[in-house]
Amino acid sequence: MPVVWMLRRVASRMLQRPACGCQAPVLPSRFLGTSPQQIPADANFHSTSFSEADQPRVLITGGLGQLGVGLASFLRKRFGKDNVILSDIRKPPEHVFLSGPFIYSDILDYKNLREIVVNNRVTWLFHYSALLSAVGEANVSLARAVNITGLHNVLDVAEEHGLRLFVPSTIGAFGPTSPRNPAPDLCIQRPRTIYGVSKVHAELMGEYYYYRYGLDFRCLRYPGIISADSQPGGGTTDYAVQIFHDAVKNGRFECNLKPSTRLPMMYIDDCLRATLEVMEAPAESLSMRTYNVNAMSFTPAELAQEILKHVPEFQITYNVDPVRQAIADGWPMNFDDSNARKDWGWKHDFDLPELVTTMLNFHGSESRVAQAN
Ligand SMILES: NC(=O)C1=CN([C@@H]2O[C@H](COP(=O)(O)OP(=O)(O)OC[C@H]3O[C@@H](n4cnc5c(N)ncnc54)[C@H](O)[C@@H]3O)[C@@H](O)[C@H]2O)C=CC1
Ligand SMILES: CC(=O)[C@H](N)C(=O)O
Repeated sequence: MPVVWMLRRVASRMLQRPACGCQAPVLPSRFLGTSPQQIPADANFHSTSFSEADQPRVLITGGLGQLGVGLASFLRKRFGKDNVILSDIRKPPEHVFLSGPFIYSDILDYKNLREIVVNNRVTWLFHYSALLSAVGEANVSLARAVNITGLHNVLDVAEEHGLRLFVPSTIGAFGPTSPRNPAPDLCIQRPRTIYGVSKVHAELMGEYYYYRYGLDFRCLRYPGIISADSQPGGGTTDYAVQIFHDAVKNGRFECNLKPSTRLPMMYIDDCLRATLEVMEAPAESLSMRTYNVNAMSFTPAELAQEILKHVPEFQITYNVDPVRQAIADGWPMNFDDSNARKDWGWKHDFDLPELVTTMLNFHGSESRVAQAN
């Protein structure tokens, strides 16, 4: 263990805990953060109405990707605009910059991360920075740094400052030797992408910090997420987002996966709601710290069939990308999320028909606006 790292931890523990071994002073929870030891056993965040001062102070890392901007806007409705800080290493577009607090944060820079957490009195951290499956295979060393070293920084900051930490995992954390139809929460996980390996590592490290240090780590394994107003960042499930843009714009789409490739998927509204629900769930309702969540499961051919019901001239062709196809062939076809449904009441709203109607409506109205201008 590097000496500097050990000294940092010892110093931080001395600052946080009384040296005499006596009981920690009782302070309001906003001064203490919200780690499990500090939350009363009967705390119920569903029924709690927060006063302005007691709202969580939220930081989102990697917030300018497909999911982060939507998450910020969703959380700001719940906790107030100024209580949710979006961060990334990229420059935000103007509408994002003007919509609420934005800050530069490189998760590979531990000191920068700690400074942000301290200066902004952050209590909840949503760690979204990552390189996804396809871009990860194209740049393994960067994916290893961002997805593994970056995660270590986030875990340490979260533990040292008593944060509640959400880290998303993925269907990509499973591999060809996992049960694939459906994949349960607990089974063999031998992924063959750097993305998958780093996400299994994140699940295990987060759970280790939970058991070892009491870190309030919460993790959902997302399926492929489909969003209308944000672009995917280089994954294997990206086709299921792009198909809607192309169907409305050109009436045709070239798919990079085979027509029969079945994968679990979810509309972004369900994904963001699941994320907030698991973060607000009372600790005692969580029998695990890493849950599968699912909504639907379909193939490119089935998705095209559903789009055809609305866009009769739509045509799909196939030009298979061997890298993405090999990845998809090792991922679950379906996801067993019965534990999430049982423990904290997870229930999705969007199935395939609602997804297609919503996505086409969004893109249809966008293109009508563009034509009118
Ligand atoms: N979009 C999806 O379908 C799914 C996403 N997830 C997970 O959800 C999270 C968010 O996903 P997306 O928004 O789709 O990812 P994305 O690839 O669209 O965005 C990731 C963001 O991380 C940022 N980033 C890269 N290096 C960084 C660094 N050193 N410091 C700070 N930020 C850095 C990038 O600039 C980018 O904005 C990821 O952890 C991903 O693994 C999991 C399953 C499905
Ligand atoms: C399912 C994911 O994690 C992501 N969308 C990807 O395809 O890499």
